[in-house]
Amino acid sequence: MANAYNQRGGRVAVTNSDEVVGCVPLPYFLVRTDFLLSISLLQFMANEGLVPSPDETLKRRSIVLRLEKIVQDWITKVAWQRKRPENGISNASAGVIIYGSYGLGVHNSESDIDALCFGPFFATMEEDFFIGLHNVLKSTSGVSKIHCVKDAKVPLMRFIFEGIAVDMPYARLPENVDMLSPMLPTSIDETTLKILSGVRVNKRILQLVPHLENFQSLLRCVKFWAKQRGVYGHLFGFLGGIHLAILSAFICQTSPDFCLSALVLKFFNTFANWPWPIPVVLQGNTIQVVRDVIEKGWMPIRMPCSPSECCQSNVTRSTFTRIMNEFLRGHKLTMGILQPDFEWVNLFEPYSNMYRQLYSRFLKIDLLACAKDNLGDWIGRVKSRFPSLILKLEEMNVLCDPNPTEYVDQHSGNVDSKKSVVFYWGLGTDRPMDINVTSLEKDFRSNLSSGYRGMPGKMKLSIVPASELPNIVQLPKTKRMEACWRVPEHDQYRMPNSFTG
Ligand SMILES: Nc1ncnc2c1ncn2[C@@H]1O[C@H](COP(=O)(O)OP(=O)(O)OP(=O)(O)O)[C@@H](O)[C@H]1O
Ligand SMILES: [Mg+2]
Ligand SMILES: [Mg+2]
Repeated sequence: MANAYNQRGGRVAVTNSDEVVGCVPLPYFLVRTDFLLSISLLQFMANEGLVPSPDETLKRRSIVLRLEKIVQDWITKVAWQRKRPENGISNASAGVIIYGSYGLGVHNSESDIDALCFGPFFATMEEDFFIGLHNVLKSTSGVSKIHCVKDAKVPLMRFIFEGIAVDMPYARLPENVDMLSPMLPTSIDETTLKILSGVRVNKRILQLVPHLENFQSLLRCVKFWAKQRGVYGHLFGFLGGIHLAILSAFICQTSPDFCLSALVLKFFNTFANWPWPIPVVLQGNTIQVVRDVIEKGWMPIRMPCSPSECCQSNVTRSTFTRIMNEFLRGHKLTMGILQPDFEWVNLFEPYSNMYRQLYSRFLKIDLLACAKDNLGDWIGRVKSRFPSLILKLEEMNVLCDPNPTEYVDQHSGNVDSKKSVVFYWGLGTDRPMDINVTSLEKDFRSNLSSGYRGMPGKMKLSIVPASELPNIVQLPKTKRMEACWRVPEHDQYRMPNSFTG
């Protein structure tokens, strides 16, 4: 039984390595766990506020309808400005396609809306989208904090619309294009293909999963688990929504007749025993699994459409170890699913409850934005470079636990979380005092400033004992966000999309 991962990211004890890829067969009595357990899990998720209310659903729909109208009006104006022939103006069409967690139907009230804007070739990204549409949105009532993220793999506009964060990339498309076609890569350029990849992956996942509702419930459940256990967040080297979506789809495909509780059990069983770095590939993918293919990266997860690349990943030795130990914990707990004392709440116990007891020393990352940086660009910038800080520590032979929890130092008098944020990362080393923090900080600082055009703020690194960690206040369910602490994935606006950052 594989039951632990050591600090080097290697398995301590492994058997079952010759089993079918990624799965130890479940004992028969566990294959179809109780239907009632599935109901109690659904109830638990509803109680946690993971399922959006009808009002929230209506609000999102109305935002999308408003966006549709805005981009349609915009493209008509662009066609006119570009002196298109008269019928070209009336026929000019643009629209939005929803993808990401909202497109998969697994969002909650804290999720952003990922909305691809598509338009004809004559509407350019640089001028018409980033200037023209930007100005339109800026003057739209309900839209605030709009900014352009141009230098990303998927360039986009990011804004708040009626209180909900929106990520909007733009793609210029030929007319009547079939976005799912395997031939698409031959008919459009590479950048557009990257921009379309989110939409294509979502659509393919929805086609491939045998039972949509089970898939959605499983994904909601594992996203919540990953957030609670501190292993959600691509920028921190952990798993993002897309990774968990493909892992969940894989489980649903391999066990099409399982009920929800059995799927959860299978999820942990499978990925706690997965022979990484063999990639996880959905059945029906354009490229079939080749067992011996060793992909680059610690935890490769292949996207289910052509070109069949792996999802971009920041998983490192440190975070691989953390994720694997969480898979193993989940596996151990869910194996007891039929025990009378089994309770779902234990699976989701917040990791932050015991974080300070796990390490003797922490890397403290103090961030302070300058007064004029109202959009929180500086803090977003630093977070987008966290993967390089984790790697730098690893080069120094230090494994770390990059806890995504953000602390706002209430004693500093600055409780504006856009201006001042502190992170504490557990350090897995016996000799934390040997870490050369000055050189670490210098290297990280030069990484931060290279190519940054925004207003730089302050960044300070130090090593502190556990006693310096602020007390975490566990908030009541109805009031999750408060100035004293929070988990940044919920603050979608400020965090540059991991994929785009
Ligand atoms: N690392 C990545 N590799 C490939 N595609 C990615 C990656 N990160 C994001 N994307 C694409 O962008 C989409 C939106 O990403 P986003 O960060 O909003 O996460 P999400 O899955 O919507 O979850 P959340 O509910 O946290 O917003 C994803 O569904 C995916 O298609
Ligand atoms: Mg999203
Ligand atoms: Mg997003």
